[in-house]
Amino acid sequence: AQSVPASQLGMWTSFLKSLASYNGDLSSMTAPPFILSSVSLTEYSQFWTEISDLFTGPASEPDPEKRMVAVVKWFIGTLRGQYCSRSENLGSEKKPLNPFLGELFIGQWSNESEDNKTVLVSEQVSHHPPVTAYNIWNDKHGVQLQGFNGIKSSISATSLTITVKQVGHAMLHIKKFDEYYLITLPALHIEGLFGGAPFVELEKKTHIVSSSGYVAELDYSGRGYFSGKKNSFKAKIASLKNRSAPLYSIKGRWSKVSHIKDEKTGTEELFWDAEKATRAPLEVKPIEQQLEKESRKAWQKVAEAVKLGDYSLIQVEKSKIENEQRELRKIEQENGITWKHECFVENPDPSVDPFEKAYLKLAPQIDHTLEHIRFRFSEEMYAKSAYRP
Ligand SMILES: CCC(=O)OC[C@H](C)CC[C@H]1O[C@H]2C[C@H]3[C@@H]4CC=C5C[C@@H](O)CC[C@]5(C)[C@H]4CC[C@]3(C)[C@H]2[C@@H]1C
Repeated sequence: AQSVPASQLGMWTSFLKSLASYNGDLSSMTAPPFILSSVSLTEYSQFWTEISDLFTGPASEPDPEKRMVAVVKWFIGTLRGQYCSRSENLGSEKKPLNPFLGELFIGQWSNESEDNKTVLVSEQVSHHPPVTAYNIWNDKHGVQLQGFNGIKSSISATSLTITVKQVGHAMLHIKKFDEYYLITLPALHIEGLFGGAPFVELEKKTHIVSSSGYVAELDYSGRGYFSGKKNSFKAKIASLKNRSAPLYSIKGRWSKVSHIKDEKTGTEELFWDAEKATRAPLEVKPIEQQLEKESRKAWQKVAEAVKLGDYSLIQVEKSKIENEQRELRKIEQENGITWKHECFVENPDPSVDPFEKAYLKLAPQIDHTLEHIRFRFSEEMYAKSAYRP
């Protein structure tokens, strides 16, 4: 569907031409206003836990095998929000604001009760290359998800498709069972650029491996693959002791309906219906109560300009932030000041950090090449910081 506003058609075609001489850094490309989002990439961490019941549910499942199935369901349940919400709500995928170093995004889901809140802290821990770290926890159910992600992207000028490899991983901890789950991130490509209505399709494989001895392999495909429908996937859940004999197989579409088959009994039933799920909106403080490094406060003027579609105002307000940031980096460099993160430790010590220790044990089980730079959330740093939901 041609969704390029007539007034910006010239900008879109010259933008598409610029893709041919692409330098590998999506964030550095100037795209026409209609494709810009007023939302910073730090906000995308919220897509992991918008469906609270799925996120906290596994903690109430006493059987480890069923708990693994519940964790796989939670993960599948995150995908529609992660990868389709802009297309569904705004008509196409959009280009998010590129967070500055140290940008923070804080929010919570109160889940309609005082003692059952889920808190989210997201920090841009690197600007070159862009890396967002996040920690999302619910004390009542004793579940904590932390991770970090960046992207490596390339463009095939012939098919005008942007291919994105995600760097980083997520780690889920279920306190009651002292169980850890390592979750790797899907590769994706952006289709539909030519028609001005780009959308995300997932590809290749990801894994979830648990310290309780189970592994899930998820295989994504889009149109023209095994099912020919968009957002298709297949998954197998097995015990690490016998990976060639899956306990469960799941297949369908992660943005719609999928079914699970119990390989022991042969029974098949509905696994997840993504369109029936309600994704709760994150509660974020009003901008006047936010600190200056919080995303919506920092980007307020740019976000307003994006909503106006006023290209020159967007550039003016954006370059104010970018110049200020360049100035800060220069001063730090001249004074030999190393950047201090607010809530995350870079390259944590596995002998003191349980998430890092669990990661090093789990990664080899799924041939996950260890990222050379890793970030972990620090309770002490958060306790000392001024940032609260
Ligand atoms: C600069 C090129 C340009 O503007 O092209 C316009 C198109 C919108 C394509 C480029 C942008 O597409 C966006 C999609 C973004 C990903 C969406 C979801 C996630 C999951 C989340 O958990 C982590 C971040 C991630 C991977 C987003 C990363 C940034 C992406 C690829 C945006 C592209 C700049």
